[in-house]
Amino acid sequence: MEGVGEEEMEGVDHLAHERNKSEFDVDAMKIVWAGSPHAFDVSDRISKLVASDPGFRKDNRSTLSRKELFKNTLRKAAYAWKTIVDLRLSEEEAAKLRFYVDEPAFTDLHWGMFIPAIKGQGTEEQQQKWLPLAYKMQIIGCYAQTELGHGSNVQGLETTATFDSQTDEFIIHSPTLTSSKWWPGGLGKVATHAIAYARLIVGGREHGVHGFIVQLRSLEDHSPLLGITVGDIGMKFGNGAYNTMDNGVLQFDHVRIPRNQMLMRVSQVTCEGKYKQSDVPRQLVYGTMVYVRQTIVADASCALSRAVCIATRYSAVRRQFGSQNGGPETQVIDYKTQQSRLFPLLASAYAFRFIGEWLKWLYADVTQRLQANDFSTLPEAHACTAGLKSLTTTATADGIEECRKLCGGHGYLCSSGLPELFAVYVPACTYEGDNTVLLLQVARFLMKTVSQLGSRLSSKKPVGTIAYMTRVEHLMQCRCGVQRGFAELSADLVEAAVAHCQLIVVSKFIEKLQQEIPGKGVKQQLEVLCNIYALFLLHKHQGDFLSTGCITPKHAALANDELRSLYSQVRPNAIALVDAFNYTDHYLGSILGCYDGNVYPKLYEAAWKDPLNESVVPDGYHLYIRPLLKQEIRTARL
Ligand SMILES: CCCCC/C=C\C/C=C\C/C=C\CCCCC(=O)SCCNC(=O)CCNC(=O)[C@H](O)C(C)(C)COP(=O)(O)OP(=O)(O)OC[C@H]1O[C@@H](n2cnc3c(N)ncnc32)[C@H](O)[C@@H]1OP(=O)(O)O
Ligand SMILES: Cc1cc2nc3c(=O)[nH]c(=O)nc-3n(C[C@H](O)[C@H](O)[C@H](O)COP(=O)(O)OP(=O)(O)OC[C@H]3O[C@@H](n4cnc5c(N)ncnc54)[C@H](O)[C@@H]3O)c2cc1C
Repeated sequence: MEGVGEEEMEGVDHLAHERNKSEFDVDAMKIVWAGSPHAFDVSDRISKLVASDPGFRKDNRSTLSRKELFKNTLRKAAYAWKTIVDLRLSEEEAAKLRFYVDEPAFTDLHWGMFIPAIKGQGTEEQQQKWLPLAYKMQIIGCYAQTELGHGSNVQGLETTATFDSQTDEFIIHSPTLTSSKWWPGGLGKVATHAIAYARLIVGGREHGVHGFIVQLRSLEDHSPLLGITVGDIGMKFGNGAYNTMDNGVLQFDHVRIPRNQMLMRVSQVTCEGKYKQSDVPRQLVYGTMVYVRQTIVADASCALSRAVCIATRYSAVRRQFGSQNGGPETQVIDYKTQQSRLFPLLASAYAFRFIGEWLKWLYADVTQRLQANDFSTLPEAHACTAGLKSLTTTATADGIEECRKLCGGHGYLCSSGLPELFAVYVPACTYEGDNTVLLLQVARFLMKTVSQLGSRLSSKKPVGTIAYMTRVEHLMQCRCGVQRGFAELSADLVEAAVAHCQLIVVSKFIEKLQQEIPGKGVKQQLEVLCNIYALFLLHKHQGDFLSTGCITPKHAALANDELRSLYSQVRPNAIALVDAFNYTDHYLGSILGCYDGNVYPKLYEAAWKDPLNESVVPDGYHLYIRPLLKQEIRTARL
């Protein structure tokens, strides 16, 4: 191309020199990141399928109005479903396809909550009736729990479900404005059915919150059924972002449903109007939330790794200052400050990947035990899913914002992919349980555990985590020893809860490294990342660790020295470590993070595609600017 230097030519891998530095087998690391050779194959194949299909284009989202954006999301969801059916994709492949389409949509809640709720809280008979309809998408469901007046406090929900023994029905009703269902994804414009959570009233007696399957819209013309008022709650944070989702508002006006539409695995109401509580913990009603929290932890590693991939590749491309005798300026990835901000996030992405794998195992284990009426690990499963959801989503949201800042001004462009990633991701700190409320649950679990086990919370941790374990025990002892109420100490107890969750992440990373990990240099790289994760947190919270006495100020200084050394070990492998995520440019949606590193020409080209550049003289010039310039000040027509 005329006047285009080698450094700007398309088709050249501008990061080849970085990739050649790698000291490990990247393909083997791709398998580790994916979880298995099979998982890698599915992920690789489906991500490329989506990336190569113009029907899944997403680079124009920021220029669409809310209605155009939403209609485009419906088109994509329908197109995705057609692709799944036409290609006869498996459930695993279909889930991957929805993941790589990468657009918050009603399908997230249909597949991510409506179906799991029926599977987890429905009887066999109810599953046999409703799941086939849901799997074929002949009904579209949402999870309607939160209300205008209550979200965290589930037992404070006001919607009522009153049993009418005359007609063998429940009457679902919204008695107050604050009992309006508010927030459920997919509810506003699409869902035909909801799992609605309501206070069960039988024979004038209340029995707490239960789930009910309620049809909202006609399957003929999609109009709301009698007694149903439903709509969207309006624009949310960011422009495109989560506005592809119709989070809705719903009011019931004495809506009648058959008795067999109360989810009855945990408790039942007989046709005679007798309430029966199975001999299972009532908290199983919360089971869907536990399931989603563990998926959200896995999703945190995906979101954080996307941001880290963008920031790492761009940090290797960007040069600023440091030119010697007219030579190239310094790559910003070589600055120790850039490394000290970026590499702990890279380590966290891998740490969250592995804790997500472990949590998936823990959830499967507790589910299997529940089927045998073994509830012994339910409290720990609740505490772990709640605490790790809180820890990983907070760290990921903060990490995505830090990655934006690591990219300087260009990180603030929509074409960097980072503003949208942040806007879509950040509600994860709130949905599925406000992160502070969830940490309070962990604190409560720790208080009970300490009172039952005495000081030692658990001896089942790898040796390398002694400092972390001692930190948690110290924090708990400082709090439990004080004769003041839980509420008074809750802010301190939340810190102990965070420390407990960090202990779990570090110990599971260490356990992961005790497994057989194939591939040249792969385990060594993971050991470096594990040490970075553990030492970074020790450095960040060194006050806690010093106060336990199990490390000294000299240890803290040595840990900091070791961190710098570890960053130097990561540096030559940084690009390869993010290549191992195996993200397509389509999925990353980022010019700064593009695989070939050819950033500047792409940035420049993208700018001219903005609608504002359709004319060289902007609309409004003649009406507003020209008079200004010509000092013909007159009242501008609105
Ligand atoms: C767009 C891309 C997204 C990608 C995400 C990827 C995948 C995920 C798929 C879909 C997600 C997509 C979009 C987001 C959807 C979000 C959907 C929602 O937000 S749904 C609504 C979520 N709402 C909540 O989480 C509410 C939080 N509140 C609660 O859970 C409870 O109110 C509570 C805080 C736990 C308090 O409950 P309660 O008052 O009933 O009980 P307590 O008195 O505190 O505790 C009593 C007892 O029970 C134990 N316990 C509490 N909860 C559980 C549980 N879940 N399981 C087991 N045990 C539980 C608790 O420990 C106490 O025990 P004890 O101390 O021994 O008495
Ligand atoms: C994008 C998005 C999607 C959602 N999708 C769904 C959905 O599909 N279905 C659904 O049912 N819901 C959904 N929700 C609702 C979500 O689950 C709730 O918003 C969430 O559970 C938080 O509850 P809340 O809004 O009542 O917050 P609140 O509890 O009102 O939180 C407000 C503040 O109060 C603090 N607080 C509350 N209680 C305590 C306490 N006991 N101690 C100390 N501090 C406390 C919190 O920490 C927070 O700082 C969604 C929300 C969002 C943002």
